[in-house]
Amino acid sequence: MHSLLEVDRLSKSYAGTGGAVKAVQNVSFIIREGECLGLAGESGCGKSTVARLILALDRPDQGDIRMEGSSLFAISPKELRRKRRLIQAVFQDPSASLNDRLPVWRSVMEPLDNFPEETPPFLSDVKGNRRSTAARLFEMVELGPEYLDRYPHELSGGQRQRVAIARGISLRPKLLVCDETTTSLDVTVQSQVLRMLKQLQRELSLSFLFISHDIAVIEQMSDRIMVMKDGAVVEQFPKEKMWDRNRASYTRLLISSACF
Ligand SMILES: Nc1ncnc2c1ncn2[C@@H]1O[C@H](COP(=O)(O)OP(=O)(O)OP(=O)(O)O)[C@@H](O)[C@H]1O
Repeated sequence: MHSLLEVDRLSKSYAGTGGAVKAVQNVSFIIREGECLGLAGESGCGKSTVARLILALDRPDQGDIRMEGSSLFAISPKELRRKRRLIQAVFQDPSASLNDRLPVWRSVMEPLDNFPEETPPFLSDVKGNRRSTAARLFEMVELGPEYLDRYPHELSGGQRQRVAIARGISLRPKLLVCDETTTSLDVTVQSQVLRMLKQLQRELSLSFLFISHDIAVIEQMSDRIMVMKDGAVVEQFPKEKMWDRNRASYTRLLISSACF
């Protein structure tokens, strides 16, 4: 597998009341094409900061991020726009990407409205008809057309998250950053959404950066696992090595407090 994303010695601090907070310190990892890298660690360890840096929602103090070999900090604005399309995200709170005042199908169409030239092949036969395009995307996240005209508050948490995922895949990204995507859902809905994400990963050859404080969910989804603590990487290992006796004591602590 080729590497899709390379993160090299990334650091980011924020000004805090008691001095600078080192949110991310010297973090390096790669994500290969079609692979799911799980990022585990307790609240405040820097997981979302890593996500924000990759999504270019924030700028690192140091370090580099390369997508398909090109540094995101050394390319032209035009090329950056193209690369950014290849990385999409689904957050814990879907309201970050859904407009309360619009029927959900309109929010789903927003990325395609911004990048009309980027219609992916699985939407080519409905191109030109925005509503049919949205309906196709809904179908891919297992939502019927009866949900198209609902407003976000008229959907369940799981349905809202499916809509956010439909929006996330609409431009056929290569990498989907899932930051606590299923954390707020009850266990049954969570397992349905996780199964659907796995299916989408196969169908669209997606890579995932799958972020969760719950290492049991991470284990279910990932090919490889990276554990963070206090802004730094504790260790990285293939999923099947999670139960090895030589795992770091912090990783073992996360495992022992999870429900498998
Ligand atoms: N904009 C900001 N300003 C100041 N401090 C911040 C900012 N964003 C994050 N931090 C701090 O950086 C550290 C890492 O935060 P981050 O949100 O990345 O952790 P996390 O592992 O994603 O936690 P959670 O799972 O609770 O979201 C925390 O100490 C947090 O308080």
